[in-house]
Amino acid sequence: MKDYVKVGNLQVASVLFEFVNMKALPGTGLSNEKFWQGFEALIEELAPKNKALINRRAEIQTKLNNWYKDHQNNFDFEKYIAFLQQIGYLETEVEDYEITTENADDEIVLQAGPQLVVPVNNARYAINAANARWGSLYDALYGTDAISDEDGAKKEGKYNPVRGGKVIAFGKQFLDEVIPLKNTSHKEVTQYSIIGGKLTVTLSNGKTDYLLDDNKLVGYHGKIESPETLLFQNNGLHFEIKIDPTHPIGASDRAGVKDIIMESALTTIMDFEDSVAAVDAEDKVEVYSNWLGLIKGDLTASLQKGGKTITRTLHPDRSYNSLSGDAITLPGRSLLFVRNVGHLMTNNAVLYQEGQEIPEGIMDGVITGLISKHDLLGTGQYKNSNKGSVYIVKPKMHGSEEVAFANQLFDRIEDLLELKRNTLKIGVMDEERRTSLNLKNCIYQVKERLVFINTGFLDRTGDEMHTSMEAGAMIRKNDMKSSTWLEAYELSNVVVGVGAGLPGRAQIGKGMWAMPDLMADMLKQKVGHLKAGANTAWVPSPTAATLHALHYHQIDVKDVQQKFTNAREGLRDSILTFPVAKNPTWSEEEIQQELDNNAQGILGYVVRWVEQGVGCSKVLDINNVGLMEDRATLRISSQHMTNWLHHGICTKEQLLDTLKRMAKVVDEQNVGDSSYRSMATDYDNSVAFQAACELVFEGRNQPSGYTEPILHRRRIEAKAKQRIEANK
Ligand SMILES: CC(=O)SCCNC(=O)CCNC(=O)[C@H](O)C(C)(C)COP(=O)(O)OP(=O)(O)OC[C@H]1O[C@@H](n2cnc3c(N)ncnc32)[C@H](O)[C@@H]1OP(=O)(O)O
Ligand SMILES: O=CC(=O)O
Ligand SMILES: [Mg+2]
Repeated sequence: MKDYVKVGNLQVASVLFEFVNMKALPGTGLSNEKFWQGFEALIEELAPKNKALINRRAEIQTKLNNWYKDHQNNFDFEKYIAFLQQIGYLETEVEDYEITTENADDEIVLQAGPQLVVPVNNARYAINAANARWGSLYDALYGTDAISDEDGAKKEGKYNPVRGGKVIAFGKQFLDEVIPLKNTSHKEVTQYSIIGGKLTVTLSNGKTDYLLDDNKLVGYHGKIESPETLLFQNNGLHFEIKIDPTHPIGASDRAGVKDIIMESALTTIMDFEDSVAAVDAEDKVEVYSNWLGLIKGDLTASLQKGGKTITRTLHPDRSYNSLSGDAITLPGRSLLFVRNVGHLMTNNAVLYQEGQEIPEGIMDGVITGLISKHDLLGTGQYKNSNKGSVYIVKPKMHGSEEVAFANQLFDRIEDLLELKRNTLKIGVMDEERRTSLNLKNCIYQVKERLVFINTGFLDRTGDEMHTSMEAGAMIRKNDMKSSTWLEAYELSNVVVGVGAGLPGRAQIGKGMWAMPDLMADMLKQKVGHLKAGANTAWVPSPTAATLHALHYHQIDVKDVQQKFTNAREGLRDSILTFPVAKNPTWSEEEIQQELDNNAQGILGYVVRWVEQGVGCSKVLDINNVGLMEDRATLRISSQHMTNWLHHGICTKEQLLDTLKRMAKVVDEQNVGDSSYRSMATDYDNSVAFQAACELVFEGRNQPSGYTEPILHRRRIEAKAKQRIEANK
């Protein structure tokens, strides 16, 4: 039983009550009494509306299920459209308009670059992410498969000079592409100097050369004739050449270059949602505390590096001299967003009206907003927003009525926290089918506070499967990536975003690179996001941010976005083309492969979520590729298995056998983890194994196919079980 404090008609878990009163509220100018009274009024007004929206989702899904069942043998696309319009799934579109968001930071409105996402509960990673505004290109190349192992270039020993040579050659090639010299290559440079306000390079043949575009050099650090740092800007993104002939790498370079430091994660999303396992008041306080520490600038993490304990802290801003001798300061940290949870879940951290749990999304909005007020008042060590805005990403909204609700919630939070209207900015995840189809209406509802739309294609794929569960057996998971609906959805998102005036006011973002170790592939493929009109795209790690930043130097997204017209011909119908396999001819082997892969991913992720509270993991697929797994990828895998079972592609026994067999594989993969709890030793009593089974066998009954209801319940169960065991 939780320890609660009665505050008005609310019951607030003591741990949260104390955190809010002692840590979050002091310094915000708000009294405890007024805050809790206002919070209660907000809950009384909005919780019932929230509930009604969730009920509406269920009603719509039931109607869809019935329609698909009734039209198995006489499907007619025109009738399908008419039906979707009649049930309000397809909305009547608003007239053309443009968003009017004001006071968004430069990272959003002027610059284009990578967006990093990080589970906020992991302080070590979260601080690292905030600091990932700048990253070493040489480290990112040396440490990943972006540089191949061929020709003696393996990562061997302390430093392999052959590999190092390849890294340096890559770096020089980058310089030749983005800051070319007039007559020669950066490979020929023996010294960089600034003479008469211009970069002047000395070459190996003793001659001098200059930049083709002198304006790309914007600052330096150190002596002007032999700078330690040269600061450049290209397509609005910065990078530094670091020069130090006494450094082991600098010594091996004729110009003494020891590194190229890239401006990398312009923005970072501190995630409270799909990469986090926060199921009760204690967990919620942990995530809120980290957000407070990030906003106040005092979050630290101790870690072991090279046999030493180090304390990780937030980086300060960076200073340079401009070419005219003035001081220049650039941000040392990423501009931080928070991703709140969506409208679905409730949490027992606060109870209202006879012990009902309050909607977790409302709680997140109020408390992350409250904490962010410290940034607006400047009570912390650093500033996050220079424009006085707070950035909240809202996931998993279905259609414009839910976006309108988020807008109303933000209005109420602003009133409660005494913030100017539209201080709270919103990032809308375009990751549910009803939102993709009605995106123009969705954006309209938040047109004064919108700072991004982003194609969360992972959740979107899960929603695609669940929505059309009754329509038939889904195509294989990997084939989804090139399916008609997905390509149309990605294109439509950009076209609608450009049409609604986002360029210059808000980001048009694309989804996560979910293969954190495949950086060579990312370098080849993720440039496609820019070519498709996105001015930001998600990366899973700081290293990926540094490498993805290269793409924004290759392509100026502003030019790409200008080429988009408002033509949406055929896109709606393509989005509505559900990915059902017509007359599938999969062999038994292919079916089993698909099941094995999904089962391994589900189990590998769920076991750490449920037993250890780890919300995001790198889990091997059956080809031994480490994949980023979170609740959205779990939604896909579990819904896929559910769908194949429902349509008789496999049997229940086969699924259970598969899950049991793959549990052994996952157990084996985790032998090195002393806190790991095996599943295969006792399937019936493994909470994780049972959770995985439930996700698959009860998948059709899960709201929108979401995994959070089962994960939360099972995590609470596992925690209780572990407490009992610990007390024995
Ligand atoms: C569909 C969606 O919603 S996507 C959004 C949700 N997903 C995410 O947020 C993914 C975030 N990424 C991660 O959590 C991690 O990168 C994982 C779980 C995928 C892989 O983690 P690991 O297996 O620990 O990665 P790996 O061992 O390769 O790297 C660890 C190092 O990279 C750093 N790192 C890895 N990911 C991140 C990150 N997202 N932010 C900051 N640092 C990170 C760690 O701090 C660590 O460095 P350190 O030792 O100096 O502290
Ligand atoms: O949140 C991101 C997604 O792809 O889902
Ligand atoms: Mg998502």
